[in-house]
Amino acid sequence: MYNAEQSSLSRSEIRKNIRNARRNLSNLEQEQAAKKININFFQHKKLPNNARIGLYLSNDGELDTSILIQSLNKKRHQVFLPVIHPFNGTTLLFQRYENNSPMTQNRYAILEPQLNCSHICPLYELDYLLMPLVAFDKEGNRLGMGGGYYDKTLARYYREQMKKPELIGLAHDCQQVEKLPIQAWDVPLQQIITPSKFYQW
Ligand SMILES: Nc1nc2c(c(=O)[nH]1)N(C=O)[C@@H](CNc1ccc(C(=O)N[C@@H](CCC(=O)O)C(=O)O)cc1)CN2
Ligand SMILES: Nc1ncnc2c1ncn2[C@@H]1O[C@H](COP(=O)(O)OP(=O)(O)OP(=O)(O)O)[C@@H](O)[C@H]1O
Repeated sequence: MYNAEQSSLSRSEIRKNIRNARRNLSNLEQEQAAKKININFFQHKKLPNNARIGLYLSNDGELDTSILIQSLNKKRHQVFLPVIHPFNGTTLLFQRYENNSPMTQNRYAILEPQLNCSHICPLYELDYLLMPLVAFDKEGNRLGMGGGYYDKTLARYYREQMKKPELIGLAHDCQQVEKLPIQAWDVPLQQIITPSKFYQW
């Protein structure tokens, strides 16, 4: 766990430190983490047939989701990836992703499916949303990349206490901190899966 005096660090300092830590993981560590998260996920989550799962394509040292995505596809579940909303530019849409989906780079050079409205799934029709994060704490609070995309996308979900999707964070173990300084709009996670642990609140 990150050791410095977390409570005295600002959100942006924590973001910088943990982004560095995860970028410094070796290729081998990333590969092993990707395999372990795949095993850990199916050990703890019993999915209904043809489940709909929001995921992400890894960037900036994030936990590599490629093996998990392949497994989900093989098991005939449906994977959806975030697309930055073309009009408001501040929230995310979730679009179906298959092996042959046409992709394009978003403004952060992260690959996302080329917008096709007929392949978009409304948030509340996803069964699970597996979210990227920069840091998480012992209470399930999440710190992201700082764009506020997930928080804004989930604001209504949180306000109206929707039952779906289940919010699950994916992270390396080194992304855990003691306590995050939280903001009013932060949507806490219900579960976090790391290569070695399963947390639930
Ligand atoms: N893999 C992945 N996809 C995702 C997210 C994510 O966290 N991870 N997002 C989660 O929200 C959204 C994109 N959010 C992002 C926000 C900031 C930066 C980023 O790299 N910022 C740079 C400065 C970029 C610039 O302005 O040119 C930086 O802080 O260094 C990247 C993605 C949607 N897709
Ligand atoms: N529900 C919301 N309504 C309005 N503004 C919001 C909301 N959620 C977040 N924001 C704005 O987004 C900005 C970034 O928020 P924050 O630092 O919490 O992002 P993050 O959780 O790290 O990023 P992300 O969710 O993209 O991974 C904040 O400055 C805040 O003003």
